[in-house]
Amino acid sequence: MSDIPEPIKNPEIHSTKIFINNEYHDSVSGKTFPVYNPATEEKIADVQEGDKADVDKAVAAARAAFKLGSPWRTMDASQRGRLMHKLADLIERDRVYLASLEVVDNGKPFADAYDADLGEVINVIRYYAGWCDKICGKTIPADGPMFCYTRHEPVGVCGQIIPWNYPLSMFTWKIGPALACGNTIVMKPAEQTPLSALYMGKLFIEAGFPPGVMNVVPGYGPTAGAAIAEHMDVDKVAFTGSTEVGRIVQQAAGKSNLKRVTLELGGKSPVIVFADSDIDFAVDNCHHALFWNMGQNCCAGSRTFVEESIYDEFVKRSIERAKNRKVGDGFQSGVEQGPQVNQEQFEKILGLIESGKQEGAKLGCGGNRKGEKGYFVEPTVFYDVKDEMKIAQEEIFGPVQSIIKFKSIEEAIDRANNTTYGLAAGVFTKDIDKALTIANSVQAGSVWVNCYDPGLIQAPFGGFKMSGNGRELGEYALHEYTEVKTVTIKLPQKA
Ligand SMILES: NC(=O)c1ccc[n+]([C@@H]2O[C@H](COP(=O)([O-])OP(=O)(O)OC[C@H]3O[C@@H](n4cnc5c(N)ncnc54)[C@H](O)[C@@H]3O)[C@@H](O)[C@H]2O)c1
Ligand SMILES: O=CC(=O)C[C@H](O)[C@H](O)CO
Repeated sequence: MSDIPEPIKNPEIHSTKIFINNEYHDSVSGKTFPVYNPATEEKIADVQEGDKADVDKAVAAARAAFKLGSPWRTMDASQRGRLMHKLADLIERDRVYLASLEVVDNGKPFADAYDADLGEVINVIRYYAGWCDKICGKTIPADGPMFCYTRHEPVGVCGQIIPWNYPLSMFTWKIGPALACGNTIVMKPAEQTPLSALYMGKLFIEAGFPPGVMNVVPGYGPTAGAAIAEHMDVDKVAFTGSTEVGRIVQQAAGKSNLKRVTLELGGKSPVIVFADSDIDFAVDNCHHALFWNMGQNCCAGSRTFVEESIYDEFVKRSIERAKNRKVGDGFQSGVEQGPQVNQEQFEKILGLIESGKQEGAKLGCGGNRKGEKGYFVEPTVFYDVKDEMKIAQEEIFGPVQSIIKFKSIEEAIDRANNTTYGLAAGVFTKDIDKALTIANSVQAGSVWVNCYDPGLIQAPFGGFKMSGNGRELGEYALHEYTEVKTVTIKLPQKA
């Protein structure tokens, strides 16, 4: 972890209004909604509540910015890259402020926000800045006297709906490829954590992006989010969040204008630990795989399968590690785990913990609320977990590790795949044959061997099955933000 500076413990809230056409606006309805600090349960600010009328305004601005002949459409791709690099420079300048805002809004530890989240944010924008003038079509040796080539054109107005677990990371996973390909954007941040996204509007102006290229409409899912998903003048929607809502977004796209859809949804990712692995290394990595980001991670390693010969020792060491996990206010130095994002998530997690107890899983540690104020949950470890238990079936999205025993590699593969999800998987072993057998057999968009979720922005990320459609990050994300056009020109003769 790089040197971590002092946070800003009471960051000034600069932006609570709707960002459209490089200006901040009140909502059309005049309504606002409160945002809360999950560590204190205190209100931070009232934010303008966007709904359909505000989405319509934002879409109109994005459409105008995307019009043929506009400053954005006539800009050199290399200039788009320079603007994105300038944006990254400004985020670097304001890195302490933005990380502090994430702590207040989301609750995560400042060190994680500053180092991991903001580090990824800056790297993702610079990565896609580099792609701007390297997005090429092909010339095609077609039959007959024809000159045939393809163009990779921007899709157009892109709606982007993001969750609260990594507010600014998810913001940049979305805008990076969209801007690199020349699209314009209507972004709806999560109602739990809109503040950093709204501040980004200020940086877009400062960086020099033309009006209407980037628009941010805070608001609720069934109103503002739904307005984006069903909008007849939005060409694509990218969504990250629950599988349940992902289904709704896809249906809305189908019922409206068949807009392109990419979905990054939930998971119940297995981590498989063989007896030949280094047990301390595996315990520590499996702890991180689950407890990182308060367990609020789409690809959290939430089913830990351990070979029976090392099971008891693995459980013992995992419980010890969880008991030593430092829980507290995200601004407190050394804290590893902050609060869950809100009351709803907090109660969902405690409810699933109760189900684990009721269904006969053994509780190794934790299992309760921590303290009296704030949405803090004790780091919790269950063992002797059975596949049919709710804690082994449902996405908990909290600091609850479920450790499951297995006997053979065939059994581990079958049980790991026995889920409607398919986002990620991990395997710990020194045996290359076992590692590759697992990697090639598990139904998951990402497989990590002797590591877990290293956060590689150059590689694609996305899910099999009900964990989503499409890929984010890496070169693959560019395919989701371009339309391929084939142009064919008749020649006097073949040459
Ligand atoms: N894949 C992920 O990274 C991720 C992120 C957040 C939540 N989740 C899962 O989802 C569960 C519920 O969390 P949540 O309620 O915050 O997620 P959610 O899916 O309801 O919200 C995610 C985003 O979708 C928007 N949204 C909600 N309803 C919508 C609709 N009808 N149309 C368009 N947009 C809509 C929300 O405003 C938010 O911006 C969590 O407990 C977790 O299991 C997964
Ligand atoms: O919602 C998406 C995620 O939670 C993905 C995480 O950002 C993961 O850490 C990517 O490496």
